Amino acid sequence: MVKKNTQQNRINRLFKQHADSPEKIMSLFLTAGYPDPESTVDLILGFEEHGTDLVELGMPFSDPLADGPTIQYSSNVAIEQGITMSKIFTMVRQVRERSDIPIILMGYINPVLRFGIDAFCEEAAAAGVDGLIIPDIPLEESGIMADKAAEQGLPLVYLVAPNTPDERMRKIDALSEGFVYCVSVTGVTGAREGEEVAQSVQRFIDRVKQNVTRNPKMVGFGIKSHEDARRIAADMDGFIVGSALIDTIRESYPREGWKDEVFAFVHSLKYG
Ligand SMILES: O=P(O)(O)OC[C@@H](O)[C@@H](O)c1c[nH]c2ccccc12
Repeated sequence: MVKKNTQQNRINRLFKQHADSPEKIMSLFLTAGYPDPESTVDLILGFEEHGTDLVELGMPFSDPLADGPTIQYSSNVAIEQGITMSKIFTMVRQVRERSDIPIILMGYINPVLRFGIDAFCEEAAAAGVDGLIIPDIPLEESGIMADKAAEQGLPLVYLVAPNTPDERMRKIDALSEGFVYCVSVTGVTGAREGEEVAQSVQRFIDRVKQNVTRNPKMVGFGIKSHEDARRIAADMDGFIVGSALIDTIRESYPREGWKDEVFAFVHSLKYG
């Protein structure tokens, strides 16, 4: 097996560059093809211009079991507009013509299996994808994807959650590449009330700090403002925002200047 050098990967480079910086890395989750397929590339480029360090591009799926109503809705809109895996790869290629922002493809295993794991990893790497998050591959079955992803130099990022026991966290840290995705609350994606997030999260963060020691740590779920991010990501390398971004797009689209409204929100997430 010819293994590509993952140290050169854009995700690893990003975390290395940030290692001594007090600034948190901001990752945004966008459903590919939402609110329309024409906007995805411009949105990603604009996110970068407004302080985003990393993009999780969601591959819409009809049965997204970990997602709350906001992301489900965006997936349905994207599917109705004919988004496909090939179109997502084309979008990544188009971003790559103009930007080096790290891009992670995020989605469920089902559409990947349909496309074929080998073909999927090869096309993703060739298009300029930097990593993969497939939240519904059980750790015990990660082998079905891990070898091929490694061969293509694609880090596979795994998730830990408040209901993940310590020992399993350590195992996940050992298997994960790029970073570990720390899901701050048990349940589905989506913006929650700040109080609720704050109360449950600290114990979890403490356990993550003890058990995830090899990889950088990104925290997500329920973050909807710069203040949320500062509080929840204080001990983390960075934070991830999905639903609050999608909600902002949903509220502004297709008003004239809607992208500027979205970028203003992105800027405020990063800088307050
Ligand atoms: O939407 P939130 O609460 O801001 O959380 C990010 C999350 O949506 C994004 O990373 C994501 C989208 N789909 C997922 C499935 C599982 C885990 C995480 C995700």
